Amino acid sequence: MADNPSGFDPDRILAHKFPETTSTYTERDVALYALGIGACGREAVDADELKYVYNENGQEYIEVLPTFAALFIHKTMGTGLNLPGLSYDPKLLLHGQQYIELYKPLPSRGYLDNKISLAGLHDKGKAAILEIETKSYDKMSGQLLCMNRTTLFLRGAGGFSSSSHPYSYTNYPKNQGSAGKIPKTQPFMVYEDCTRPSQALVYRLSGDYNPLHSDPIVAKIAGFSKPILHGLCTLGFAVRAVIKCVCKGDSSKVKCISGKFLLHVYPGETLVTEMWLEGSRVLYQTKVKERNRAVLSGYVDLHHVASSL
Ligand SMILES: CCCCCCC[C@@H](O)CC(=O)SCCNC(=O)CCNC(=O)[C@H](O)C(C)(C)COP(=O)(O)OP(=O)(O)OC[C@H]1O[C@@H](n2cnc3c(N)ncnc32)[C@H](O)[C@@H]1OP(=O)(O)O
Repeated sequence: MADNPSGFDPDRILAHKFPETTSTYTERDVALYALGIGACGREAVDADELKYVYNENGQEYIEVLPTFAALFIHKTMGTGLNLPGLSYDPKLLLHGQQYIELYKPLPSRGYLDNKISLAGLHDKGKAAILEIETKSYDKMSGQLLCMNRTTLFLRGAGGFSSSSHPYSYTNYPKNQGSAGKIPKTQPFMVYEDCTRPSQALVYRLSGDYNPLHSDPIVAKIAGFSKPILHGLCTLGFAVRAVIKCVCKGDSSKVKCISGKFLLHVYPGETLVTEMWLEGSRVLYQTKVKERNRAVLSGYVDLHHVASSL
């Protein structure tokens, strides 16, 4: 491998200790997030989804979508990565994968302690892959609520290995979060949903202000014809489809979520999520209808599956 002239130093990156952080959210954040991922987008009073934005007894009783947990990294790190030894162009960063484990239903308002660590670092030649793990605890009870692993694909930042063997570090079980193979059989369920042209502009208000999703010039520099949708917004649409079709609207059934972003989505495109049931695991694949391209695939593990399915 070539010497790394960019100053990218994997040892310094791995040695970095992230400070513990606290973060808060309110019912307003929960409702805004739900709208940002298209809840009630088809029908304002959708019986399965109105509960994420409204409760007749007061906002404190609204429910929290499980993918809301993926936002906690923004509450603690913003949208930038400022690690000693890490050199990359933020305009070329893409969200590669997301893995979420949920241990308790999330309350409608939260005061959290977050412990952040580096879970992986890989040299893919044309890109570096960084995996960041966030464990979020309820500040009052000390209970662990959820764990997130955010995989970032840093285009142009690879080639930092000092030996001929590409650098690869992982500190979690290999099969955890790896995308399952999508079956060749007909899907068990299919759900179609339209994103709005303004989807990313609404979604960003949940904390990811990366200009890739709002600024046409930044999007062009990043290689796209116009601003693209946040990966976590697409994931939110997909998991909402699983909750609606397989969980019959009961989001508390969701235990674990894994998603790999295969291709960008433009706001305004139609998302078609196909689902296959394998025991208590739902394998899914989301396609953009207008381009007939798969943009996301992964799985959702459920606590149990309704016997009527
Ligand atoms: C703290 C701050 C937190 C902030 C986080 C928030 C950031 C957000 O604002 C940013 C976003 O939401 S970006 C939008 C969502 N993401 C996307 O649209 C990316 C879609 N995916 C792609 O374009 C390509 O898969 C692409 C480009 C990712 C890869 O495609 P290729 O370049 O063609 O790569 P390929 O040749 O197929 O593979 C090279 C090696 O990389 C691995 N890989 C591929 N796709 C990956 C992915 N999505 N995630 C992780 N790893 C991936 C491959 O396995 C391959 O490795 P190997 O050679 O070892 O098999």
